[in-house]
Amino acid sequence: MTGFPFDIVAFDLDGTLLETHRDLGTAVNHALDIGGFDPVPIDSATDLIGGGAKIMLKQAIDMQGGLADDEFRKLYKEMLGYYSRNNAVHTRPYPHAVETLEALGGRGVRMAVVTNKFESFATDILQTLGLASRFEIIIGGDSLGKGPDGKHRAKPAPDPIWHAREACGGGTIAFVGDSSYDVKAARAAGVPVIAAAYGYCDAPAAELGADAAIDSLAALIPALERL
Ligand SMILES: O=C(O)COP(=O)(O)O
Ligand SMILES: [Mg+2]
Repeated sequence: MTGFPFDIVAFDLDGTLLETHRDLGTAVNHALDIGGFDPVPIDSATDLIGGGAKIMLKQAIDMQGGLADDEFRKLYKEMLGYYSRNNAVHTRPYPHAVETLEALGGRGVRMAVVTNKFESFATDILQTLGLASRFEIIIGGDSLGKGPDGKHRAKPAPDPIWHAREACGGGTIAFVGDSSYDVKAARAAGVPVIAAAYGYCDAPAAELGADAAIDSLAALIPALERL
């Protein structure tokens, strides 16, 4: 018993706990530059985030006419290499993220990260920001390998949320995320979900189909208590 309606809270990372778009956008632009493409304005990088780095770069290149697979792969590698060296330059926790994690931890709630980023990037960034130890587990888009359909078992599939629940010792779980990938994954997993309206939402937060939406992480605990 935690005295809180949920034993476990799992968080998406980009656009939910961390503002990551400047470093992601800079990595995309690094690859676009090598490929002779125009850069994307850093602030519009927010529109590309949600499905992981590959989809991000693909969208940016497709907007400029697209590229053959082998050429794309080279640029994708460049982007990943750059991001691995520069992933926490401008990346910061959102306002109230740290206090909220502390408050949940103080109530005995166990926490997990379920992101579509590569696990190594997510862990690296959270370590740099001094937050990694708050989580029982950090699950990335590549953590669970591929399913029978050959696709990574990543959001919008339910598997990473189920895995997070298990790794946190089981119990009631709620999910918090900013995109349709998050809401779909939570729905498929059969767990309640809160939309982070301040994040990189790929649709208006109210239309994502979440159980509630919050404008700031300061509103998260009351929103979870009202679910
Ligand atoms: O980097 C992305 O595109 C997705 O990352 P997220 O799942 O943490 O939002
Ligand atoms: Mg996100």
